[in-house]
Amino acid sequence: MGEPLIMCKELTKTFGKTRALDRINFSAPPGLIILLGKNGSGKSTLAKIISTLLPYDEGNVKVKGKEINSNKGEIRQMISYLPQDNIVEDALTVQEIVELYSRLFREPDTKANELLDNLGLSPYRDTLVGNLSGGLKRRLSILLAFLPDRDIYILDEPFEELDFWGRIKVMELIHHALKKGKSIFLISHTATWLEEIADYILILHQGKLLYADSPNNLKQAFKDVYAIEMGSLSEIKKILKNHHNVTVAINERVSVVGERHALSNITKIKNEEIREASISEICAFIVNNAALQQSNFIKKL
Ligand SMILES: Nc1ncnc2c1ncn2[C@@H]1O[C@H](COP(=O)(O)OP(=O)(O)OP(=O)(O)O)[C@@H](O)[C@H]1O
Repeated sequence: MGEPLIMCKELTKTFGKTRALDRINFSAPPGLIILLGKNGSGKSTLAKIISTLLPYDEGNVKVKGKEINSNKGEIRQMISYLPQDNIVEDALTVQEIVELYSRLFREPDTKANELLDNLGLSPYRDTLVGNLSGGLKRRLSILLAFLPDRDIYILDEPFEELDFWGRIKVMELIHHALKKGKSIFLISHTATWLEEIADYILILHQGKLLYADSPNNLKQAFKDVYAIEMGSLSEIKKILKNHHNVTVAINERVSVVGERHALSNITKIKNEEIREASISEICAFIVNNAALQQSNFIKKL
């Protein structure tokens, strides 16, 4: 691997008694990096630290070889950050806020117009931001994140609140940025269909890094993990109650995930319906295993 894009060494961050990040170590290459994990696992905290928006307690973080604390100005010029919460400028129209940000980032109006079109926001140019729907506000925040020309786009849950068409449009923006040689650090707790083309996958759980490697290595390391589509929620709940070594993943479809022998043990499941697990399904499996080990450990105490 060449120079890592983002490197964290023993990174630790606490909020009072909460250890939001606990000795995180990874070296992510340029390209598409996807950070997965349940609610509260520390994803946003990690994104804010890398974006220089939040100080950390211990360890070391480098972006493109530069230690972030002593190079904040330079790092900020490399990164555009989409926060989880929408940018709120309720008293401005869409056109006004886009013009304002274009001036700020010294980007031509043509770029803003293109993004307005791409994200389906052109018809709302004269609408006050405060009057936009949640999904349209999210689209506008995404537009503003993609407006500056940066090397790295850190996107915290860009797909939240978006309808199917909005998701497709954002995925197109991500593809386009990657094609131009930009890097994307994507945070998600839902499947995005982008995992399969990622260059690096990070899985956080309760502030600890459970996995950090390429999707290929992840698939190889967990080649015994399979999945099966399940139609009914009551059936899934029954399975989860009786089989702790399987879990559920919600993608385009809802599936039950576990090692092949565990799935075969579930009555009503036909072997021929079991298929190899996707990246996000493997992620669900890894997180479930970590939680299981934790609960076994607590039971033993
Ligand atoms: N400013 C803060 N003050 C106190 N605790 C915080 C603060 N920010 C985050 N935390 C705590 O740190 C932990 C990690 O939070 P974080 O927002 O990074 O999780 P996340 O993985 O992004 O979650 P989600 O998927 O819900 O957005 C949580 O326990 C959270 O309550």
